[in-house]
Amino acid sequence: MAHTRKNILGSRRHVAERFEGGPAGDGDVAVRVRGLTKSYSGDRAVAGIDFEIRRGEIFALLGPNGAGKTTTVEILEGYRSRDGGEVTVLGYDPGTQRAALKSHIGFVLQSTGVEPYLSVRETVTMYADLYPRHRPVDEVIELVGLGEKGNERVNRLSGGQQRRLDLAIAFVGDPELLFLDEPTTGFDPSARREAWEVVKNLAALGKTVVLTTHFMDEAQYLADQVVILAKGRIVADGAPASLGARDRAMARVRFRLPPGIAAPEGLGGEPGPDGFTEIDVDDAVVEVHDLLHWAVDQKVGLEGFEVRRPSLEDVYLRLTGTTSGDGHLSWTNRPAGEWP
Ligand SMILES: Nc1ncnc2c1ncn2[C@@H]1O[C@H](COP(=O)(O)OP(=O)(O)OP(=O)(O)O)[C@@H](O)[C@H]1O
Repeated sequence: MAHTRKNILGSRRHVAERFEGGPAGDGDVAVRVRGLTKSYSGDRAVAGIDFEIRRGEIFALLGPNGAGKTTTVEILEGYRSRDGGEVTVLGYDPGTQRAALKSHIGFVLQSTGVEPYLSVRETVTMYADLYPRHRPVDEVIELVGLGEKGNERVNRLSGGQQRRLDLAIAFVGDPELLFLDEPTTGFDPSARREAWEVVKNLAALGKTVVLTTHFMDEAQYLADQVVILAKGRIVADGAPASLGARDRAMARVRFRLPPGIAAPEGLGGEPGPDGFTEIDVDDAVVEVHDLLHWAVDQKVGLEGFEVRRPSLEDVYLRLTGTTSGDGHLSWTNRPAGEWP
């Protein structure tokens, strides 16, 4: 992104727009995008994308740096103009009806006006008072997991707690739709888990959540729908469990035999340099049964034995043509459902 607002939950200027009355009608659909395009100085950042987000859904937008996520989200928020296509958010066109839309959405932007010497409760109350109707302050503080910190001064909160306060501020006006940009970047593992529960709590209240993230486990855990963007185009759209047809991919069986022991005939697959044998199988139940039967029969150990299908990360790396953290080239250009 992130020319304007990197890591909004980690940032310190909050915008929680007023929520007055029910949202405008567009049936069950919270966000509808058709043929959206946006260029900067002639370079296509978003090259004609279509997707829908249902009300009450947690939607995750994934993609490598420069894929067009921020551009897309800021068009939805009404902060950037689009070149072409149709966009409705809660029934409004963010390009022309931003003032009406903003009373229904919540998000957090860079650099806040939060006063460091106020307590958590005072801060949330201050923002709540901006709204004619708002959620009860203590309920919101509890919802974001700061129930024990109501009287704590903001400058005494940890980074993770401050981000939860950001979320409380964005949420106290009771928006229908929340935009969360990389909500757990910089969190330690337990703070991430806690933040995920907060997001789940919001969704349980029927709120629509639009999330951008670089973490596959986050998308896997939270999202009902994932869209993967690469170079301004959608390369996958669906539930995390079935994205890129990974639920229908061949299973990969992996194990290492003791030195000098050869795999049973007909199993296929040679051990790699690390001694592990990897075999892709259509019918994992039958193949694994045969292998285990042989191993037990022959009293042969299968070190590190595992059976797995492509993870969301495997699919992501394949579809975006990016490399994994160790610099290993992913299985680019291979058909969906197939291992590298
Ligand atoms: N204001 C701008 N002016 C010029 N080019 C821009 C502007 N904003 C984005 N771009 C370009 O548009 C493309 C998409 O950028 P965008 O910020 O939408 O990607 P992103 O997916 O959010 O990336 P990241 O994961 O790094 O935040 C990039 O090539 C970027 O350099």
